[in-house]
Amino acid sequence: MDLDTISSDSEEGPKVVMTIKGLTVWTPEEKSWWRNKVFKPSNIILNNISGSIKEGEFAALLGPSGAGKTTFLVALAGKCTLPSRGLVSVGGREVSEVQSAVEFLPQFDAFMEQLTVMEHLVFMTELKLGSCKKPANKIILSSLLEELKLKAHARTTISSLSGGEKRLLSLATSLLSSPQILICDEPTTGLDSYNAALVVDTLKRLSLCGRVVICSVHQPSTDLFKMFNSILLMADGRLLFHGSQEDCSELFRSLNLHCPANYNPAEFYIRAVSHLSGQDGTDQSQRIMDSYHDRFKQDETNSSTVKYRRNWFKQVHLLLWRSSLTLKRDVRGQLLLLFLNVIASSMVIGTCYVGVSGSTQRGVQDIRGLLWLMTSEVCFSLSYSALYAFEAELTLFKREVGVYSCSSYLVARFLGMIPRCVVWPMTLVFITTLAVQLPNHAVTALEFCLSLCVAGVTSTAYGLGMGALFLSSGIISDVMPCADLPLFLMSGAFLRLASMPAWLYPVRYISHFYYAMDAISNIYWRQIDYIACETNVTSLCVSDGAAVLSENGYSTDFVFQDTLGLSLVALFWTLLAYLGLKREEKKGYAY
Ligand SMILES: Nc1ncnc2c1ncn2[C@@H]1O[C@H](COP(=O)(O)OP(=O)(O)OP(=O)(O)O)[C@@H](O)[C@H]1O
Repeated sequence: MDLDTISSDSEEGPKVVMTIKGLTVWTPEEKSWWRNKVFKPSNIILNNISGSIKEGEFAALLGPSGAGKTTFLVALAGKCTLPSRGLVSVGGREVSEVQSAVEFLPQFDAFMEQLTVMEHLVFMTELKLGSCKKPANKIILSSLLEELKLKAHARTTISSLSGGEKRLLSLATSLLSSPQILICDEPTTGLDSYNAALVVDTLKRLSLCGRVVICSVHQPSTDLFKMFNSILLMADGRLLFHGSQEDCSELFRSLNLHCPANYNPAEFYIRAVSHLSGQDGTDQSQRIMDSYHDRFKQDETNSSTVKYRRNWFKQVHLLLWRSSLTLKRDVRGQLLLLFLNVIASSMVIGTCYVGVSGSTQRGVQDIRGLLWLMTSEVCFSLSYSALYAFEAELTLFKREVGVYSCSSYLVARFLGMIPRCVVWPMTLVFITTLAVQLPNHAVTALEFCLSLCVAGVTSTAYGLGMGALFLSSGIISDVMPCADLPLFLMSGAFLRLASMPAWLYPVRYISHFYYAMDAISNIYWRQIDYIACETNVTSLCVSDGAAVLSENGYSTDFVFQDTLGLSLVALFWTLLAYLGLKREEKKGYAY
């Protein structure tokens, strides 16, 4: 089975024609925020482009650098986020409403680099087409690997592929859904002549099956260029010409612009329009534009607007599977993180508190310090390790919009961090309390672990929430310490809760530091029935653990209150993380 067979499935589908009417795109004006003064005026990138793309068209988009080719392709794919006017429609419906019919292959590749080629394609097939166990999907997958010469690399990790092989993998990913319109931004960039021909040949065959394929191409060889059946010529944000190769050369000849023998025609056209778009050539440029005949034709299609092929749970499952693969490939990195974040600091803390007991007046202060250090180590290390989780995958997330939902991505990312929320606190508690005199040592340590695991989950939600809210602002490392301060002040470790200023007091209810400290303080101090008070001590003595708790201002109903508090705070930050991700999703495609 080859690509022709893959595409033939949808030949029964409706005819697709893309129509462009008065497409104008510009950059927004930038004003200074304190004075209403424009410091960067708006700039027109695409200037009133109209036209229509016919079924089976294999179009080469040519033009000098900065002509607006990428912006034009992005607008055709319905992914342009700049201010615009005009309409791009597919079968009479706005292109953004028929995303399933259009695939965009961006100029730069973005992958989860630790996956193998096969794992990546299986992940994408599962989300775009359905189960990989279905024979039809299996055939599509294997024929794409075969056609794009990726079979030999099926088990190679993407990070080890060459730039050209990554391009082929991007193309294979775009072709999986057998799109009705494929828009490629420089698909041959980075490929040697053999692979460039392979890609163009694959795209050509797709167009022969009635699909529309539009590609921007930089300096294609003469042979490669001849394979396109249509040319779109751009300069200065305007579409100068759209038509067949023959019409283009005839038009240029009529303007007394003759392509020298043995000269690459693509190169010739680009050079010619670069010159024409200069001051001298404005009239000729207009004449070229005049030859551009619009033939609008609209056919109704039944293109589906259904966004996701797999249900929400399957999306979470597949996303979890993908992140588990990346974790598996990085066990050494995970162990290093565990050592740096937990083991090293636990050993330092543990050796400082050897033999400490809370049943003496001196020990009270030491144990308070120990409890705070355990809480802060868990809360800080887990929230900071989650802080940049989204940033590292932002481009990939934006590229994969429409493949899975924002909420499934968030939940999968969160769930993928749960093992860390269990392993880190348990290791920390085990090492730090090894030489400390805990009442009912094993049970108390276990209760510490449980409380700190829950606090760890909430801290992770806090890190994800803050990370998502300030995702592309670049100021997260400045904001985080500022947000941490009131939250950890509420722990009661530095100031009695009753002494907090009234304006800061409500922060207590969203402070995971407070709930975690409250929980582990209760676990420890409730078991201390008597604290010895030396006769020669002049300061006030606390007589038992209950007195320590009341002095700090901790609760009496701690199990219910802290569990509920930590759960609600986790929910609060998860919701903010969702809103942050949604905002990034709305900002548009990363191209
Ligand atoms: N988001 C943006 N904000 C501001 N200017 C932009 C933006 N996107 C594109 N431009 C400007 O629009 C013009 C056209 O850019 P575009 O990337 O579409 O050109 P191109 O023809 O694809 O160039 P190349 O062949 O070099 O990739 C450029 O001058 C670019 O600086």
